[in-house]
Amino acid sequence: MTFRKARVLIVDDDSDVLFAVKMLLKTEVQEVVTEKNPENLLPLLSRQSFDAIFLDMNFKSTLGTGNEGLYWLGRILERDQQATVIMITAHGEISTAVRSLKAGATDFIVKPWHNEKFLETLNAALQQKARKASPANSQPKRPTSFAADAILGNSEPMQELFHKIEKVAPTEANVLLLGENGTGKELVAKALHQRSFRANKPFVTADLAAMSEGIFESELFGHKKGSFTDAKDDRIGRFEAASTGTLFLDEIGNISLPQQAKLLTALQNRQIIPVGSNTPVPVDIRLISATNAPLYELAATQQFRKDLIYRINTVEITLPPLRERGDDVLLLARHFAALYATRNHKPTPEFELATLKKLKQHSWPGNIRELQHAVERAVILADGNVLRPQDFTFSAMETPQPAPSLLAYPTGPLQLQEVEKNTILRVIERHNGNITKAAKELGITRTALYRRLEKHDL
Ligand SMILES: Nc1ncnc2c1ncn2[C@@H]1O[C@H](COP(=O)(O)OP(=O)(O)OP(=O)(O)O)[C@@H](O)[C@H]1O
Repeated sequence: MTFRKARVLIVDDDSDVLFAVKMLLKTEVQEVVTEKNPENLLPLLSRQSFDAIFLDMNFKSTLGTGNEGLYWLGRILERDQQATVIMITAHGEISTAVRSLKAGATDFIVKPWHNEKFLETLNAALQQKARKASPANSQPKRPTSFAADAILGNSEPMQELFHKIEKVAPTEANVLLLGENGTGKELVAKALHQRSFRANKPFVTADLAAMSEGIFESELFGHKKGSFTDAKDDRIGRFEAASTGTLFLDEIGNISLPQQAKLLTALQNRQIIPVGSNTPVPVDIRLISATNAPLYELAATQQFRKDLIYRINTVEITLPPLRERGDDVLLLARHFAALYATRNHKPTPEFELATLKKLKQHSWPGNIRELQHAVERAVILADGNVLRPQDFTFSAMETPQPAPSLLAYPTGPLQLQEVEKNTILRVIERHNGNITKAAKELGITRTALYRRLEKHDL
């Protein structure tokens, strides 16, 4: 991309800025488009493509929280992860601007600027874009984030994961994601889709653990009106909804053998038959499945069909648990601290050294989801602007210790809340932290279990 041929978009609610940039670039680049209202940004991008986008950090027209720029940056990168976005920022906003770099912006420029500096920034961004477009010329890099900041990680296992995603995403291979609860399987599934040739087509998730035997077929394959009592209308299932795009089957290790047989038939034939219909419907899906269940052990004991495994695991990706990701714990903790501080209208907190040590020493059986909740809780409850070790309390579930026996309880005052809490702890422990299995045994959905974990501060 040469400078002269560049098409540049400037989004800022300050007309003076727009006018000045237009005057400056008019004779330098092929096209300059200015836009005052960020709400028009996405429609504009769907009509026209730009080599670089200058985006204001803070639009006066909206809430003025300083995060509007970050929000619009996210929306742009959701559409096109390769977009070159340069944030326009004021002096007081530098820390937010730095965050925008982590979130995927290419660079930022501080207002007011010298014209030379502006042109230099644009030139550097265009060159970076050109380098990215020709991988042969690019230097190997070590990203701390991937797929528009959604997947953070700097550790060796994460670098390997990013590498795999890059390789596998733009293929049609069925991918099986393995890993403990909360390691980011769903995020990886989305990243694979976003980087695939199907990126502009639907990404449809089906949480198989949440589907009882009764609704499994109709949820996945759809149904015809009147085919069962509640079938008031024809309804398409997840397979059809995902056709031409990606279908993400979450918790695939949790389905029964009859469900496995139905799934296998649909995948083999590349067509589904809606409940109550005789007519097969062809579907064109790319399949991504995920599970935290030991699929191969289940197959060895005939609880999971081997032929279904072969169908879904053209490529297998195992996500590392957080305890094996070294300093990523701290990277993620800082990320979540900034996120939840912003969300709760608080300044971004610092971490005491002892806190960082405590976070690194913890084993994080619930992985990133557990860290996320722990940091959110700490940010909300902390007294000052520094997170101290005591702001992080790890519950019995997270720090292995003998679970109190339920039978011992009647000797003291019997509190219903405590009984519930201890039952949950015991069941989760029995399943080695596997939330899906624990929820199943408790007879509640995973979401309901997570809600109770929150309620009991676990
Ligand atoms: N590398 C990461 N960087 C930032 N956030 C992450 C990362 N990995 C996971 N998360 C966050 O952690 C939470 C759990 O991730 P996700 O739901 O993808 O995990 P999962 O492996 O699918 O969990 P489960 O097996 O319980 O369904 C989400 O809120 C997600 O955004």
